[in-house]
Amino acid sequence: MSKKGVLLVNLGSPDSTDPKDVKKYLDEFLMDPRVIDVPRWARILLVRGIILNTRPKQSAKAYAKIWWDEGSPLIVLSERLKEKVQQKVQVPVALAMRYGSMTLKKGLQELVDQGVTEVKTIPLYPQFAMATTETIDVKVDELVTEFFPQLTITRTPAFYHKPEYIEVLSKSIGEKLKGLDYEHILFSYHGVPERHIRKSDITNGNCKMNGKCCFKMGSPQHEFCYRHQCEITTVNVAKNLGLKNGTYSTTFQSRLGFDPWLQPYTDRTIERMGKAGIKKMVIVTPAFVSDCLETLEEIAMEGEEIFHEVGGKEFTVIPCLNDRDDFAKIIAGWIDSWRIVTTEPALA
Ligand SMILES: C=CC1=C(C)c2cc3[nH]c(cc4nc(cc5[nH]c(cc1n2)c(C)c5CCC(=O)O)C(CCC(=O)O)=C4C)c(C)c3C=C
Ligand SMILES: [Fe+2]
Ligand SMILES: [Fe+2]
Repeated sequence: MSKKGVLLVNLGSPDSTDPKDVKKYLDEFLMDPRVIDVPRWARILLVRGIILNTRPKQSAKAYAKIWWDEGSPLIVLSERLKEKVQQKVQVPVALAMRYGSMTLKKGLQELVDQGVTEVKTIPLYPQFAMATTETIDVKVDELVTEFFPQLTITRTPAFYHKPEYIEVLSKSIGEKLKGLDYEHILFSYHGVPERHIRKSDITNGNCKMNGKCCFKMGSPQHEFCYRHQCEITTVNVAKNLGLKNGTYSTTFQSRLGFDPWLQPYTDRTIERMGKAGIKKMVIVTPAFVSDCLETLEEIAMEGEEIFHEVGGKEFTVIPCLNDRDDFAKIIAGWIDSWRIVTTEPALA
């Protein structure tokens, strides 16, 4: 008899804000060839020879500013979401992180210990990226081959275009906008190097990153184009909320290193808009399902500081979907559809 279970997966955080823990976490994260996608010898040189000499101390300070009594916001919020989803479905749900102590192996083992033989993995990323969805899928495959050959895995693709997701995201933004006087809404997504977009391009090199390809609507070639999926998330939410052209835009944050990353950059856009006279800005971060270092520190603290330095007055940050009931409900809906479609015998 087969038994189904679900593994929710998020990025992960260090065990604590101690620079030693941050270093260990960053080492695993940045040594992933789908995150820093250069030959292994170059990655070792770059990550262990350069980045890890200074970054852990800086990042530890940043983590200390946002850390909660219960631990990392990203982990705590993912756990709360998991609990809510579990309450709504009849199959076991486990939570794992791609990096850090809450490993994918432990998550799969937790399900196996409950007799599960068929696992649906749900990466908690609305948009596909090599550094997020793909690295989870690949790691799960490796673990199944090595440790869990009895398991059948069903992957969940990025859900940026699903109407129910757009509805919930729009609602979460709309609630904050109600009665708020603002001039511009920035949709800020985690950036990736442009090279990642070219590598995931399945159009035989058609994507020239020249602005023409990734913005086209409705083409299956964009199944793996992070840039397209971010732009379309913004367009769909703007449509849903009836935002007027010119009152919103898409930007990319958190760049690391010297290669060109997706543009426009969030920090420079905040600065430019503040200098151009925008006084009231709203910012939303739809690449993140859970609030984390990148939203609570980089946007809510650093972003606000940049805005105020150039004359901006009101900087409103919209929380991620986190453990909202309506978000847990749509995840539960995806789980139910999978459970029913693949369990119920077909009608004769
Ligand atoms: C080359 C480096 C990186 C790529 C590519 C990248 C892609 C990427 N990351 C997220 C989501 C998150 N990233 C977070 C932190 C973080 N990201 C990088 C680097 C890359 N990310 C670093 C070095 C860090 C650690 C913090 C720091 O030193 O700046 C987080 C927050 C984790 C937390 O504990 O709160 C998230 C979430 C996405 C969605 C993405 C590609 C689309
Ligand atoms: Fe990141
Ligand atoms: Fe493209």
